[in-house]
Amino acid sequence: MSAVLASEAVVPVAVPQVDGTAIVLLGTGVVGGALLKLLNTPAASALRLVGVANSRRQQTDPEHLADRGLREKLKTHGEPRDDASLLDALERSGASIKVIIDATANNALAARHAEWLEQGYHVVTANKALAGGALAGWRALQAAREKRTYGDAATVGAGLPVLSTLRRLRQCGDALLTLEGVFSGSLSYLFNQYDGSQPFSVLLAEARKLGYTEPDPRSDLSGEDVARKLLIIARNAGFALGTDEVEVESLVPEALRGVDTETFLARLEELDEPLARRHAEAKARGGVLRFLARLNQRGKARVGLVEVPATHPAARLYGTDNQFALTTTRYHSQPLVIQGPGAGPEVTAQALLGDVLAIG
Ligand SMILES: NC(=O)C1=CN([C@@H]2O[C@H](COP(=O)(O)OP(=O)(O)OC[C@H]3O[C@@H](n4cnc5c(N)ncnc54)[C@H](O)[C@@H]3O)[C@@H](O)[C@H]2O)C=CC1
Ligand SMILES: N[C@@H](CC=O)C(=O)O
Repeated sequence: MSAVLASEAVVPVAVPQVDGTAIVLLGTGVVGGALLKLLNTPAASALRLVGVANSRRQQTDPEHLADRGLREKLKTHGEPRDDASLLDALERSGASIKVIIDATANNALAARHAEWLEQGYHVVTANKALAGGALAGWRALQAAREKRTYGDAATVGAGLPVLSTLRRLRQCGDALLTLEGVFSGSLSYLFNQYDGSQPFSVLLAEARKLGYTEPDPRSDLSGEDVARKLLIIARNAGFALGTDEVEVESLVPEALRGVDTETFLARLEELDEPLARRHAEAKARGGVLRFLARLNQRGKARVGLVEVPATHPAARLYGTDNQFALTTTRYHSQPLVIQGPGAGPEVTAQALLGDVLAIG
């Protein structure tokens, strides 16, 4: 069973309140590890890290965990994962601003975001499972975020200014009409490079090593991660879409859908033949393959692999570039386009740090 924060176990303690920000970090993987590095830079000098956890261990210190080797140390040392003591460390810090940072892909933790906001904690997240999950969870989140800040920049475009732009447009009375683009950094990296000269599975292993994919790359290849981002954007734009309202094309062969992650990673070559065939067919017609997300004016949403001409804007992306083309009532004849790297440890960690620093 995965460890989660059990709020009911927190005993209020009388601690003198001090101005400042205390944080706990959940997840010390690709993104959490990069954030730990950023926390040791001058930009984060005002923040006090009072708790850090991976799925199995944690360390707490209500004063400040200043150790630089925390990520490595947690692999072998630390208290067993005890939910209550992380929140307790935040309470005992006495800080006026208390922030929980979720750098995991854990569904049970995401399910707690609304509850933490209700309890007075700010939440900053790279984890998309709540905002991009079931509509009921999204609605609970909207009610709770009136109480405290929900920093979600990292959930879309790895921190590209998509959600902030959308909110600003809405504040001005503008409305999203349609949305189109490439919302996955890993799939962008894969299809920008894939020319049939080396197997798709080799590129996928590379993307995973570089920290672009989800912990289980099937979350990317299945379209699930892209669908979540589409839902997050659409919902933030006022389209109350349910998960079942997005048509999703999966690139994961049927035989690899039910196996465990380790088995999937050992059988990556099974992806190669179907994608080589689709690539060759597209090439013969002068097109290229891109994994696109689309939302039309009637609220119809689809994510999947599309053959586009070489002149299409999505055909001219590089590296992990994401591209978000927003057509709104005021950006009507030409869409507002936001483009840039959409995955990777440093940019994502920076998005988390930026959201924390913006609180207050
Ligand atoms: N890698 C990227 O470029 C981006 C990732 N994200 C999101 O960031 C999140 C993390 O991704 P990665 O760092 O790549 O994954 P990862 O697999 O490298 O790290 C996940 C971490 O979460 C920890 N964890 C799992 N369950 C936990 C629990 N119950 N309590 C505490 N820790 C727990 C794991 O031990 C691990 O340290 C995901 O939600 C992903 O969608 C968002 C934008 C970009
Ligand atoms: N795996 C994701 C990482 C960012 O959310 C992607 O490839 O875009």
